[in-house]
Amino acid sequence: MTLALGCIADDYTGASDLANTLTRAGLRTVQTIGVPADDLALPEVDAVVVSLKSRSIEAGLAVSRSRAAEAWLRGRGASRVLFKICSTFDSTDAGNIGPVMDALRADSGEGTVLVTPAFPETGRTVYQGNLFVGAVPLNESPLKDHPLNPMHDSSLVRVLARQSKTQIGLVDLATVTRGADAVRARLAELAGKGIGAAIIDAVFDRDLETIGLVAAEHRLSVGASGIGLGLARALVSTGKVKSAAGSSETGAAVGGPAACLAGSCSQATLQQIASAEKVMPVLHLDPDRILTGAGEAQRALDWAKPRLAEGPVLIASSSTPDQVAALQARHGRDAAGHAIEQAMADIAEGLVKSGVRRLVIAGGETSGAVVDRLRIPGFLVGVEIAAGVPVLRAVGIEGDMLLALKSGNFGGPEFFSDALGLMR
Ligand SMILES: Nc1ncnc2c1ncn2[C@@H]1O[C@H](COP(=O)(O)OP(=O)(O)O)[C@@H](O)[C@H]1O
Ligand SMILES: O=C(O)[C@@H](O)C(=O)COP(=O)(O)O
Repeated sequence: MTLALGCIADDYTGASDLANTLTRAGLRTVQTIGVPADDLALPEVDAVVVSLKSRSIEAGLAVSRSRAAEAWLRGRGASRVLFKICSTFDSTDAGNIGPVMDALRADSGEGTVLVTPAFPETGRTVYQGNLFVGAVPLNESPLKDHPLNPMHDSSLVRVLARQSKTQIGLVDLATVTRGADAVRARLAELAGKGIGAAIIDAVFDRDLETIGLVAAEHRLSVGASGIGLGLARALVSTGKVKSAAGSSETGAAVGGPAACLAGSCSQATLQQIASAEKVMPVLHLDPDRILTGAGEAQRALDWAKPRLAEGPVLIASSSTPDQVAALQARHGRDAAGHAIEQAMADIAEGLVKSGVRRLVIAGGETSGAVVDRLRIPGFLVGVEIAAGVPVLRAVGIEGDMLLALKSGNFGGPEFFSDALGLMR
């Protein structure tokens, strides 16, 4: 297998978002959980997305795990590697985007790395280096209240400069609009000044197509699904990959009980939970009981099991920003996040033991904890439920299982029933 594109994603929902984008753009794509074991049978593909849970861990660890993934991908012939980050640039001043980018840049000998989280389909655009989420700058968006990495600065040039050892430049929209040669010339200018990375503006998919043509000539790029779209379209339009559009996975129905778990506290997920209350039983976990070890996961399983035969259920830890802040003040941010993720993993494990084979999970870190606990080594990409969220079919486990890993911010108000409707 010679990969046309190797991808390293810093969380599992982000990886499925990217795998979805690449698949829809015509690349045969598989998502793996971590660096695949030698005995994992992978289909013949154009792209592999290695999913890491490295967004919120200590920077040194994120670097070493990303480098291991890069080495595996390069070993499978990937001359181009995309480091997939969140379209809302989720990170802290300590990392992990900058440190990982710096390390991969050193490994790949890249001059100036192209960086853009733009993903216009989901309302993420970048102008003059500032990230907009819908109509508002990042720092005014709901991301200002993220439980793990609240975002308070919309200038990505500044944000990345605080994380990286290299200087950060800008390729502005006017340059992108002039076409690929203008971008190449600007990058050469920045490289001449020793600037190691540049935020690139993009507002429309056509901007990402221009960026993709240039990125396809580079060994390393950093960004969200939008740059993945640009890269995939460039690989197809330049004949480096023969388009396999429309060939996403369409396996047999799985059936049986279905369940949803929500650990995201995003506004979108809170709204989706409220909508789900109208169509399925919903259990709101008590986060304090999780933190004090009061058997909350077992209580949730006792609640869910007798209901599964009747139809899907939803179990949520999600709270409003005020409640999240209060819980974190009592227990600490990382301790709260970790304990709730592990409780979600306990619940998922119990549900699967009770026969659940269709599982919808809201939240990136939450999905990471659950998928790790279920020991799923990889996924094939199925139909799209909402922008950035496909149905996934697990590979490398006994029996069939369908999952949807939803980024907290993605999906419409009826996401949970939309997903279950497509996960037969
Ligand atoms: N009620 C709560 N209070 C505090 N933190 C919570 C609560 N519920 C979930 N969390 C934590 O918030 C984080 C949400 O992150 P994540 O699952 O990645 O969602 P998103 O996709 O919205 O970023 C996780 O660490 C989760 O355990
Ligand atoms: O790029 C994106 O926005 C998503 O693919 C993503 O990374 C999601 O992260 P979470 O919101 O933490 O699930």
